[in-house]
Formats: sequence, C-alpha cells, structure tokens
Amino acid sequence: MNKKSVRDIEVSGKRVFVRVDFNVPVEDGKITDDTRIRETLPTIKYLIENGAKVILASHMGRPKGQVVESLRLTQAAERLSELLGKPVAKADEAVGEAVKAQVDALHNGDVLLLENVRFYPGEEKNDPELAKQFAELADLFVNDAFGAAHRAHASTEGIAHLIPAVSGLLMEKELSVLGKALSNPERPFTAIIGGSKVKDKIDVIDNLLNLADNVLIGGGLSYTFMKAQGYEIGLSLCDDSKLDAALGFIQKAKDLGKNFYLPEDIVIADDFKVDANKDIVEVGNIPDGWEGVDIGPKTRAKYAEIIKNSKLIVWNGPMGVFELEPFSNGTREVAEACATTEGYTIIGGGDSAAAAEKFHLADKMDHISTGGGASLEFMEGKALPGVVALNDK
Ligand SMILES: Nc1ncnc2c1ncn2[C@@H]1O[C@H](COP(=O)(O)OP(=O)(O)OP(=O)(O)O)[C@@H](O)[C@H]1O
Ligand SMILES: O=C(O)[C@H](O)COP(=O)(O)O
Repeated sequence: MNKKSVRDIEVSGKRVFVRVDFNVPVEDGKITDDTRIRETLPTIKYLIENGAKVILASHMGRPKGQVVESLRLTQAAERLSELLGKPVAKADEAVGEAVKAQVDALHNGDVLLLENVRFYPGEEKNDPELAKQFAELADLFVNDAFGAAHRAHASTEGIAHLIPAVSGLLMEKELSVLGKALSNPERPFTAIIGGSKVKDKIDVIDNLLNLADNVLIGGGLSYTFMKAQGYEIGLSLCDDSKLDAALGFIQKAKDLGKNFYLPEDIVIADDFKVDANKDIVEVGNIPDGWEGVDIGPKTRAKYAEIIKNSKLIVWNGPMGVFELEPFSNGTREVAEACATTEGYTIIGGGDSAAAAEKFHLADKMDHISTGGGASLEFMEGKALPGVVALNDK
C-alpha cells in the first residue's frame, strides 16, 4: 500500500483520533456480533503500548444527524473495555467543551470513545467545520474504519486533510488482502454474487466479469437475470429497471470468454415463511403465486464443485433466504465449499459473513472482510475516499 500506516509515524505522547467502524448489530441492547470491535484491537493495542492517548470515533446505524438513544456507543465502550482488559472512558458527545476536557485528562495509554459521530448533521455532509472540531481534539488521525472507507464523511475524509493522517492496521490488512487478490489473482478465480439488492451489485458483477474466470450468481438477484432471458419467475424478487443490464452481463461474459453461471434449479415457496409449501423446479417453471427462495440441489452441487476447483474465491451475498432454515441449504453448501476448498477464500462482509458465522464456518475462511459496502466498492474498482485522503508514503 502506498499510504502511511500507524507504524510509519511517532505516536508516543500524541493525541490520536482513531476512526473505527463499531457499527455492530445490537439486539435488545446487547451486541450480537462484536467482530468489528475485535478486529480493531491490534491498532488500539499498538497505540496503547506505544504510549498514545487514544481517542476513538465511530458511527452506529443511520441516525441522520440527530441523537437517537438506541444508537449510542455505550455498549461498544463496555465491550471494548472487556476485550482490552482495561477501562475505556465514554464521552456523551463527539465534540465540544466537555469532550475537550475529557481529552485533556487523558494520560498516555488511556482510551476514550466518543459518541456516535452521526448524531451531528455535519458528519455525513463532510462539513469542514465539524472536521475542524474533530481535528482540534488530536495531533494525528488514524483511519481504521475499512467498513466506512467508501464514505467521504467528516470523520473519515474531512479530518484527514487537517492533521497528519495514516491508516490503522485493520485498514492496512483489508486493503492488502483484497488488493493482492484482485490485482494478481490466482486462477481459476471464482466470484460468487448473491443477496437481494440487484442495484447494489450491478457494478461489482461488471468489474468481476473483467477479473474472474467464473462468476456464479445466486440469491434474490438471479431472478432478474432469468426474467431478462424470458423465463417465468412468479413472485420472485426482480428489478425490472435492470433487465437490460442483466442481458448485457450475459453478453459481456460471452464476449470475454468467461463462465457465467445462473441457477439451473430453484427451491420455490408459496410464502416467505418457515412452514410455507415448498418445491424444487427447473429454471422457467416457477408457477404463478410462488417465488424462488434458494438455489436447488443441482445448482448447489455444481457451484460447490467449481469452488473446490478454484484457487481464489470471492463471495458476496447469500444464495437464498438463509435466515429461514428450509431455504438455507444453498448458502450452507456454498459456505461449506468455501470452507473446505484449498483455494483462498475471501468473504465480502454483510450477510455472507453472518451466514458463515451461523454455520460455524467463519474460522475456516481465509479472510472475512469487515466491510460490506466498502468491500463491494473496492471490488468494483472504485477509489475509497477514506483511503485516498490518507498521507502517501
Ligand atoms: N431468493 C431470495 N428472495 C428474497 N430474498 C433473498 C433471496 N435470496 C437471498 N435473499 C436475501 O438477501 C438478503 C441479503 O441481501 P444483500 O444484497 O443485502 O446481501 P449482502 O451483500 O450479503 O449484504 P450487505 O448489504 O451487508 O452487503 C438476505 O437477507 C437474504 O435473505
Ligand atoms: O455497515 C457498514 O457497511 C458500514 O458501517 C457503513 O455503514 P453505512 O452503510 O450506514 O454508511
């Protein structure tokens, strides 16, 4: 990476503003997956051990510039304190006089977590005034929030122009793993794209067609491709505005000589419920009133075989409605193939990572990215503003 990292700069005695992504799932006031917090520990420990005064900042959810009580970072501070085995002070705001006083009171090696930066309207607008207020708290900016690196916000991008700005160790790891894999991929390289949001995945499919040898499509977005080819899809998810784009990808794959796979058979259901009636049909045979909810057994076996014979696998998005047990087999078999293949497996955040956790296969993957949207944008070949703004080596 051509950007400076926290290892390239003196941190001892310095006030260091560290942007992290503690946007973790919380249910009934409890954090249900603390992966993103655990993944920032190397940077935070490095700073503590090297005598920095650590000021952490994060967003949580999308409060749209207002204080939302349920989106405070109190639980994150508690969890971080448990993981570090030392107290973590928590501010009730992210800027202002009270915060300044808390920063002034820090000793070398102390840790302070600021309140949710998205409680301020200036954060998502990348308001220079808010960026200045963040910058005034610190001598140095460290961006370790890979998950938010695709956002040009005051605490991810604006601040980087005001004080020395370097990457954290998680940011460095994510960029290095994803960058190495995509710039010089081991082949065969297989990309698996699933999930439900066709619009969000269109650009990544486009770029992966350039890079990968095999592109496997599953999940809710596969029905747009089926409809585009003239197949009946019943009530299945479809984005009619993307039918032409879908046909364009099928043609692009042909033109580039790439293998582009769509499900051959589908698990269908007459409702979006665990106890719905279900059946397995070939593509084109989804009856009226039914919808596709998972890839079928033939497709599962084919996809698993391709994954097993690949040297590099990038997976983003589940193959079906894996949250409901009867429709989880496609995602489970893809996850198992990713876990057992000898190829290098990268999981691109979000729901696929949650699926790997659910099937107890997460520790068998080579790299699970902490970025959902960020890893997608990276794979699309887009520059990440939170990275671009950091100081060059
Ligand atoms: N056939 C289907 N019909 C409807 N929904 C589906 C289908 N297959 C998968 N899904 C749903 O897609 C959702 C995930 O879609 P999404 O596009 O958000 O994936 P992701 O990229 O893994 O997540 P993230 O948004 O975190 O990047 C899951 O909740 C899953 O139930
Ligand atoms: O969960 C994520 O992908 C990141 O924390 C970014 O969140 P955002 O999509 O609300 O910007």
